[in-house]
Amino acid sequence: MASLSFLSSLHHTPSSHLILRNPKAVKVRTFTVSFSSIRAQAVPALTQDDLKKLAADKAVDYVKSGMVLGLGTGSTAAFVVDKLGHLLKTGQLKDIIGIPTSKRTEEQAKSLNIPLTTLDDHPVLDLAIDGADEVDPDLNLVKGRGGALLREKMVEAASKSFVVVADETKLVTGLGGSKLAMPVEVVQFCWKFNLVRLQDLFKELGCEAKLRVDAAGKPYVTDNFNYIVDLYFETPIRDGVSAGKEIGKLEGVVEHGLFLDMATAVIIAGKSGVEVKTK
Ligand SMILES: O=C[C@H](O)[C@H](O)[C@H](O)COP(=O)(O)O
Repeated sequence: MASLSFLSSLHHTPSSHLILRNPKAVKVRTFTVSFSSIRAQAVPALTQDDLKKLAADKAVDYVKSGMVLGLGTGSTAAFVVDKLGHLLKTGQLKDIIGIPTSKRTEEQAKSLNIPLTTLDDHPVLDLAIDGADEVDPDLNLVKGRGGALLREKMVEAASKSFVVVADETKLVTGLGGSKLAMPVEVVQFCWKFNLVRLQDLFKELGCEAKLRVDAAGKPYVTDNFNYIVDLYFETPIRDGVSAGKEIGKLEGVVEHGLFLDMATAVIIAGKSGVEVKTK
């Protein structure tokens, strides 16, 4: 059983930093066995927000001065952005420039004086840090319950490393296994047509498709002026790659919330500690 400080020192070795930046290196280095399976000391009586913050704090260890950073969206990613703002303000980090994955995150980053840029100006990022709605044993994800999936996928796919921060409630044995939404962003035009097609696509998994609505019962509109169809599965998705391909073939579908083979590392905070999972 390793202590949090030991875990922290591991992350700060040059080799572990290298590994994080190069997923292929993770597979060839035996040292990652212990890196990925270390559990920290027990942390009693923590709330879910405490756990999210623990994961966020650990993820920020990977940020170095001068990086171009993807700034995620959601309650867990918000803790990361807060911490970055603090580290910049206190001079512990310098010359960071962020690419926000939503208007919400953009506002938060601006309020913390985090310098921002765009994918147009910085098409390659050093590191993106974001939350997730589901994490499977192979570090595949469901994302987008906060509606930011399109920008998140664009930013995170353009990043050399993608670190996910989550509490242990996000762990599933198969994607869709939480029985909560797997979001699909669709154009507004004839959204029902695509809702029916999406539901039909996963008929065998007992899929129910619903248009996402806001608190007033009106269709939820994304930052990109699209709608979201949420898919609810009775049975988890067996083959995420095929599912993603089939969804992607539907005209009028803009993006889906399956983030497959994208995460470099997943930091999971649970009641028994913080765990860093790498492939
Ligand atoms: O669209 C939202 C994002 O994908 C979030 O990262 C995801 O929903 C997780 O959010 P939270 O950290 O609030 O659970």
